[in-house]
Amino acid sequence: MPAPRPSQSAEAARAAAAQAEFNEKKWVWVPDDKDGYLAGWVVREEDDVGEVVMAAGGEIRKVPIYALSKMNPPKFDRVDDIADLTFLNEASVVHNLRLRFGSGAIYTYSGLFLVAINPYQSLPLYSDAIVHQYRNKRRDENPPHIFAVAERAWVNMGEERENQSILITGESGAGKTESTKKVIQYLAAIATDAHAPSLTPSHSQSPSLAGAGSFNTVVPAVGLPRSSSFRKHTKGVSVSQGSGFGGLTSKGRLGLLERQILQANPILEAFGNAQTQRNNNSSRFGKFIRISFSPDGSIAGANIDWYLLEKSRVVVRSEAERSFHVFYQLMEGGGSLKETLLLDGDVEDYEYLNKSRREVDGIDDREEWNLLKVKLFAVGCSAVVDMAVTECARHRRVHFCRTTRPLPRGSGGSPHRQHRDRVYSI
Ligand SMILES: Nc1ncnc2c1ncn2[C@@H]1O[C@H](COP(=O)(O)OP(=O)(O)OP(=O)(O)O)[C@@H](O)[C@H]1O
Repeated sequence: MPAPRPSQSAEAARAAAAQAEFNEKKWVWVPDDKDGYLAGWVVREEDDVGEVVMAAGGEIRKVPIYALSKMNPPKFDRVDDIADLTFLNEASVVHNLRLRFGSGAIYTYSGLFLVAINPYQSLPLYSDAIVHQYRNKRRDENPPHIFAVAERAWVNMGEERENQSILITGESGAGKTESTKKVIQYLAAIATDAHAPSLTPSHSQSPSLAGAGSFNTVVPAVGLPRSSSFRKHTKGVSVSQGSGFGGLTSKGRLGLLERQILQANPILEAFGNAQTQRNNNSSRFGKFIRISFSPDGSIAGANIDWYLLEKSRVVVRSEAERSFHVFYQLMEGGGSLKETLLLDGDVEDYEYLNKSRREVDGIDDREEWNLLKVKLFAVGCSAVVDMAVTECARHRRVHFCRTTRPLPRGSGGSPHRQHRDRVYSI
């Protein structure tokens, strides 16, 4: 066995010293109004009250024993999976998440779940290279990441022959929309890569096809060993959450359908998102996205359903918030469409808009309007964009499919399946 490098031995010595110091005392987490939990060690216990020396400053506090949480040894610091902690209590979980976040690790596993902490800044975690890093890898071969979750769904789809679902949940502003975008980004990237020989999963067993999600995404079975049943049926992965897609890492390789899926989100966001006190781009509706994959691994189609749109926002909301983005975008950049819709003046002239915040930091409504029109072109509203905008506002579904021939009426399936002509009703 090779001798350890100096840095390795220094690290080992530091770990040993930390462990020795830890062993000398009875370490606990003490609840603190300002910092959540603070480290300390118990020097005396009497009548269910512990006397604790605070590690920072040496102050002595008397705390009920039930309020103290056992601390994990330092070797558990920054552990990838919270479930590995010896003492699984709230204080230890928060400590671990805090340590990891401080070193740039926003993702942490908790058993089968992935915890994501919103960094509120752009981090270099979603490039093509990172997609590649997670492709065909087991969960334990890489640091925790949303891509690993998407990869797992893809692999399960193949191995279990079942549709897969990814549920993304959290309070407003937690990052659900962004996480959803990352899942779509990953699935779109590996789906379009599906024809590449390198995509054959190194760890697949006897696959089949799968897909599914609550943000429903149907994933293809490409590159996976297939059973006959797999060849016959398209399955998928779905993801459920509350919103959007972002840019793709490898736009140049994406097919039309993949791009349409990614570009649908800004459209939905224009009509269903608004600025709130917690989030400048808050999704005011839930979304169920289903992506279907063909046996060759390409995306066969996608379907987005929305639900629970906060319609009341149109007429009433806090004065510190706005109505849906599209109203402000239309008033800023609508041009001739405003005349068509018999609108004139600006936000100030409309009762439903002037009792709200007008502008949002970082959002240029005119520019967003122009982008919205581009996106509408991209998803196929190509004839008369302005009319399409009006149309989009009237309907409630987005449906894309690669098939260009409409299905015969009465051929079964939902009404949406009878309109498989590359578009969308939004
Ligand atoms: N992974 C991330 N990297 C960088 N910034 C992020 C990330 N996740 C979230 N953010 C930032 O936080 C903001 C709010 O996130 P997001 O809109 O995804 O929250 P949400 O949970 O969907 O909120 P709501 O329920 O109100 O729609 C984003 O606009 C973005 O600026």
